[in-house]
Amino acid sequence: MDKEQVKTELFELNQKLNQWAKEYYEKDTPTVEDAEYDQVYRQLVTLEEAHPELVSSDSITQRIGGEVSTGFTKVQHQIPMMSLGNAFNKEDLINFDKRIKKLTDIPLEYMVELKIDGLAINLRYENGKFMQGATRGDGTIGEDITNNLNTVKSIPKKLAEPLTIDVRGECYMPKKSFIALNEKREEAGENVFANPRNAAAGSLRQLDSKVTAERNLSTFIYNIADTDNFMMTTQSDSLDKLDELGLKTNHQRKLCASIEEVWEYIESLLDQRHELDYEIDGIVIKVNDFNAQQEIGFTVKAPKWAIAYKFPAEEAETIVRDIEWT
Ligand SMILES: NC(=O)c1c(N)nc(OC2CCCC2)nc1O[C@@H]1CCC[C@@H]1O
Repeated sequence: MDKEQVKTELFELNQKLNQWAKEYYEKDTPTVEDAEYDQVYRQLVTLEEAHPELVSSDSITQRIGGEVSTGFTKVQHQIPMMSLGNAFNKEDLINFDKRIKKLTDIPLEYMVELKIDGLAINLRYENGKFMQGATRGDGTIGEDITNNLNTVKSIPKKLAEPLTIDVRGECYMPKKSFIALNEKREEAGENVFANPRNAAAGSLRQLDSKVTAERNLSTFIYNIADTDNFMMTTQSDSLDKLDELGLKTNHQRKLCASIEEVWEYIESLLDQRHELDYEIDGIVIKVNDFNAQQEIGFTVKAPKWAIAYKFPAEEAETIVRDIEWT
């Protein structure tokens, strides 16, 4: 790049980061994940290091106290919080079933769970006491949002047993709370949230947890991270254990003996989802047996023993989601 191009690039990166920081701070309607913000920020720092003579004094990197922190300290997840591969129709699920049957001889059962459309979190308990809550972030590094999660009523301060355990789940905003919040914001002339997921994310990113406390967030816990330390052998037992410990799990779940049965269950859920008081964006299908999970293994980002069936986007939903409401 010649000098002019570098200057243009520096200007554009600054524009983007300032816009995102503005959405994040002033309107708590972030439109990008922090991981993306941090990545673009690093891009700007790298370009400025290569062209120090072109760094302008009002660059976002020149702010007092260095980089525009996201206000939360970083947390390294002991065990990465993985993502899920997607399936969009019955054929994808049948291919998933065929694929993994080549990787293990253990007879397969599937644990089928609703895919809650919220913000993935990790809760750390030490000797049964809630010690730390964090966002998923990029799967390895998340943000410490303990103070905000402390205001969420469905997260117990103490477990029924004095366990040291990391559990994962989804923090979400019930539909009724989302509608009420947007009505309030509209009356106050503030931006409305595009969907409950953004509302939950914005509520958990509050630097003032008194604001989070008013947002009526809730959780569904779906995973014990360090299952080896516990006598769990299946996902089904894990979910029952989470219930026993006092953590809120989603009871709309079913153990299926075949991918055919999984598909029948999915079809039965397709219409029910509009009655639920929380948004789901699909169904998560997991191999139930933990030994089979280990044999089937993982890709870099996602387990090979799980898949998310994504609902076909409905016309109305698509239009709503496409509107840039922020
Ligand atoms: N959103 C969900 O309801 C959900 C679920 N019910 N179960 C899992 O299982 C994890 C464990 C192994 C890989 C995914 N993940 C879920 O959501 C995750 C959070 C981040 C990516 C997926 O959306």
